[in-house]
Amino acid sequence: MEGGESTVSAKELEVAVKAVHLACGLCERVQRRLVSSRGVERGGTSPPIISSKDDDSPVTVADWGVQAIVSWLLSESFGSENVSIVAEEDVEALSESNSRGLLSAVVDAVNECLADAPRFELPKPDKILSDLDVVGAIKRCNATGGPKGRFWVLDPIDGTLGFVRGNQYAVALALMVDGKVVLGVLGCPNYPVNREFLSYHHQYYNTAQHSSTTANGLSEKGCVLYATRGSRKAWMQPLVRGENGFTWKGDARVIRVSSIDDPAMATICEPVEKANSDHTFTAGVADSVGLGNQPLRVYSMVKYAAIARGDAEVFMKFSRSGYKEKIWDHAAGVVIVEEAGGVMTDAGGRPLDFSRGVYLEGLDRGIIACCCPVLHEKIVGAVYASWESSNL
Ligand SMILES: Nc1ncnc2c1ncn2[C@@H]1O[C@H](COP(=O)(O)OS(=O)(=O)O)[C@@H](OP(=O)(O)O)[C@H]1O
Ligand SMILES: [Mg+2]
Repeated sequence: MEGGESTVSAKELEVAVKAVHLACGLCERVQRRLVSSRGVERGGTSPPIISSKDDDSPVTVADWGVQAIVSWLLSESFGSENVSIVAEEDVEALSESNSRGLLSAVVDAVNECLADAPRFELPKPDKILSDLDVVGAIKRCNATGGPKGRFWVLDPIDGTLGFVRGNQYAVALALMVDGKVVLGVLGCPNYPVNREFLSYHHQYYNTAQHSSTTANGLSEKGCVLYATRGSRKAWMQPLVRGENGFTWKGDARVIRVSSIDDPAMATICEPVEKANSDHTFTAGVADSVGLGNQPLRVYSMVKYAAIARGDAEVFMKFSRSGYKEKIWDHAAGVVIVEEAGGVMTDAGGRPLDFSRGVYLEGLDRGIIACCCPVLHEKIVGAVYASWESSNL
């Protein structure tokens, strides 16, 4: 391990974790509105919440809102001249002449969210942020990554499809120094804190979604995971919401990957969407190593949380050929899994390379995370053996 713990300042860790807690609150408010009204798209009478990108994937008030608040908080905390951010969203769709309603919904969500910042001992604006302030904060996240320097990597909502469907999603923030991920924070507002509430996702909504608040005022649903490189520890806190006070590191507990190394006992975790990973191929690999359980299919980087917490043993993702993985879809999750004791590589067994810009350039076929070297070796071997006959 390359000593990243000392590379990350205590303040960077604290601000990043608190910003993700706060951002999760914004997401939850928007998701509730989405799920409860559904009449939100263009043309409806309610303020618009969803738009779509050029590739037809959805983008919402929460994607832009989270990007704005994280950008604003990092700049306020460390000085905008010291903060460089690579992030998923741009302001193109927000700046179109017919997007007035969308922009004002983003600005409202941002101001509502930042009003809560003092609860986390985070800075709060002196006055309400204007459209220009909010667009400026989103636009400032225009770094392009690379092998040198210190920059943040943000996916404001990973798994936007899961988010708009009222399902799982994650807020993912990482810090990179000279091409290496040194800090990862993952906010998973719909992921149950306790494993016993976790069911395969189609059953999930009948269980954890409606779970009540516990005696200590913390909901059983929702957690924030974080790890710094080299610490050999990953942590999980229950998500703090509502009027509950936030104590830095309060209720945080160490998480560890599963200790299972017998394939027959292991569970594979993979993307929900077939378009994002070939389920037939991964089923073949799982079968050839004798993985016994039904796959756990979860939207977004919650998959990394599942591996880091020991809810599943193997994560595999094999995109169709030509798709290039982006650093913000993996950076935060990778460091958390590794510090929780897991093994993360591409399908050739090499570490993922975050140092080459916005994409994971040079990625060999797919992504494999395992709780232990024994399973990892078996999976990499099985991928090698079945690759020639795959259509990928
Ligand atoms: N192969 C492929 N093709 C197109 N888009 C892809 C692919 N793999 C991942 N993505 C983008 O990554 C985000 C979520 O992917 P996941 O791998 O978690 O898949 S899934 O949500 O469980 O189906 C999600 O991005 P955001 O939600 O915008 O962050 C997807 O659009
Ligand atoms: Mg993403």
